[in-house]
Amino acid sequence: MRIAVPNKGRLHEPTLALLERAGLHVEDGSDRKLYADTVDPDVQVLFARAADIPAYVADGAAAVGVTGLDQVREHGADLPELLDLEFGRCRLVLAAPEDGPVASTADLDGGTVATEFPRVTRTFFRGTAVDPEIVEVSGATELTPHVDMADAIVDITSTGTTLRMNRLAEIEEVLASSARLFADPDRVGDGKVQQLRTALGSVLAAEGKRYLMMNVPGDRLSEVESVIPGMGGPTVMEVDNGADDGDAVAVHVVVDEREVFETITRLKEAGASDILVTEIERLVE
Ligand SMILES: Nc1ncnc2c1ncn2[C@@H]1O[C@H](COP(=O)(O)OP(=O)(O)OP(=O)(O)O)[C@@H](O)[C@H]1O
Ligand SMILES: O=P(O)(O)OC[C@H]1O[C@H](OP(=O)(O)OP(=O)(O)O)[C@H](O)[C@@H]1O
Ligand SMILES: [Mg+2]
Repeated sequence: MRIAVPNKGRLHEPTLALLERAGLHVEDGSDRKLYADTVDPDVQVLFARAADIPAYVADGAAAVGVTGLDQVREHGADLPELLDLEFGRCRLVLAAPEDGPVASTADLDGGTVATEFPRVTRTFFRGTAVDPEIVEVSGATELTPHVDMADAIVDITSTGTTLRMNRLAEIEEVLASSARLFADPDRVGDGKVQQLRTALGSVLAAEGKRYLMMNVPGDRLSEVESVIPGMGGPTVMEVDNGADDGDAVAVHVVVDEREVFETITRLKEAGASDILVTEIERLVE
């Protein structure tokens, strides 16, 4: 099975890091290589431009691919989405010069919009009452309104810094995007594809979770259980603690990292001791 992975840019490193954490180490994923093996002899990685990955997957050159939703929408293929990988979060927005005449989509009647995303932009305007001319550019889109090439742009923003630096103001959101795992429709049911989805999903599920382990005197167990916010019930195990408190138990539980601080205080009050907090590498649900 081949996985298409962005060869550079914003999505390259996070994708390799995710594969690594999922146990699918990529052998020498150096920038210049177009192709790499992984620790799994049945899985190879194909490095391609983020914008080209939908085509690789749609054409069957790769069974699955990681790229932004924006790129898949722009390509136009209806590729099944297996996972939202949650990195590469950004928005395609319609923006125009801050103090210029364009303050809403209505102001673009008979106007011009420059973008690297003509298909997404056309689809957006089909849902409005206006039909501006779309000019396709391949970069530096933010410059075009200042050199009379366009009245507005549709471009990627995340922190908003680039728009501000170019004195552009957002008018409307066109698409919210993030990196996704997409599949070739004909390969979606393959065992290997599903195995990859489970592996990557388990890394995402473990993110933001902590594993808590503690000792609890048997007679305080219900008190401790009542303050645990964990997913599912806790795991309770007998422990051999010597003769004097033979009814002590070990309690293990997965909690949301945001709840750890508060939970530890409450666990101690409820009688828990020797509380260990650890990260979780993967969580297969
Ligand atoms: N500022 C950003 N914040 C978060 N995600 C982003 C941002 N900019 C782009 N992305 C996401 O990363 C994808 C690839 O963009 P990136 O800028 O990394 O590639 P690129 O350098 O433009 O690619 P190429 O030069 O090969 O065309 C985008 O389609 C989008 O999904
Ligand atoms: O809202 P911001 O945080 O400023 O991010 C938005 C910018 O990020 C992307 O460019 P990138 O930095 O990837 O450079 P590129 O144009 O070389 O792709 C995008 O094309 C915007 O220009
Ligand atoms: Mg870019």
